[in-house]
Amino acid sequence: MAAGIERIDFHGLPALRLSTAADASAVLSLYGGQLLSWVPARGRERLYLSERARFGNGPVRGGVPVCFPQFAAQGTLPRHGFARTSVWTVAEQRTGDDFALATLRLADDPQSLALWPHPFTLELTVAIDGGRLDLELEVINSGHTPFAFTSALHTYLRVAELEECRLQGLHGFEYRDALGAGEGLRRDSGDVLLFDGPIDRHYRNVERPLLLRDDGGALGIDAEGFPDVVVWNPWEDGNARIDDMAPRDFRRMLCIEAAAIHRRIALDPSETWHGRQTLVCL
Ligand SMILES: O=P(O)(O)OC[C@H]1O[C@@H](O)[C@H](O)[C@@H](O)[C@@H]1O
Repeated sequence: MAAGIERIDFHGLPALRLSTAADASAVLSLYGGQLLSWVPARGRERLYLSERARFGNGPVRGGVPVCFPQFAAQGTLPRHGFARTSVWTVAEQRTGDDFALATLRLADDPQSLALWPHPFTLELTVAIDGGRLDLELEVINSGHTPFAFTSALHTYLRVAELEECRLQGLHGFEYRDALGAGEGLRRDSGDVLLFDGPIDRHYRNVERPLLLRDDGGALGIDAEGFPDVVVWNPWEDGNARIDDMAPRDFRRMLCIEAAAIHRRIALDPSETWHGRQTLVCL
């Protein structure tokens, strides 16, 4: 099969389907600039997408939402910012013998300026290549005054069974427990992170890569530019409060997010920032 990129309709959303000669594929929605599916060559679906997701009516539950210019409720903007509910445009698409790549773009408009008074350009580049996925976010300050932002690639990984998952690589790093009371920092002391209850940890200054093992094999998770890692799973009670997730779906998903949140990124006029997350099937 030849590599290709085609425009498709995905649950009513305009999207690009990327495919490579080796049969890796991905679906990238223009709504939210959100990757909604990634199937590596000879592999299975690696991203969780809720069967109860709402498409085009608020945030889409699953895939890789882009959080910008605000992470979660760390400010006065809508939760996780407005990029995940904005319509992006296609800036570039390219294929080669063994890869497919697409770049989506989002720029300020009257609605964004009403919420956040800063001209900006965002570019999200998604590239697939055999067993590898690269996501790169570029932020450009296209205005005349400085601005600062927080951001994350809020990656929802699909896992076979959450309690079989083992996450390595966070040992010794400090984190804020977003479920705990108070603002104190804790330090991860386990060799591996296991999942047997709700978790919402914001790790700081993590040197990667991380390694996630579950029944279905191992996934290497690397990043550049994003200093932080968010690990989130709502567990049973949290899941029950999320109306766009089926009741036991918390067992099928784990968010491991490349993030820049513990300190805001400041950009002067014309300055550019890049952050990248790479997933590799091992
Ligand atoms: O439901 P939302 O707005 O998509 O957020 C999902 C989760 O996103 C995570 O990044 C946060 O750490 C969690 O606290 C939050 O619940």
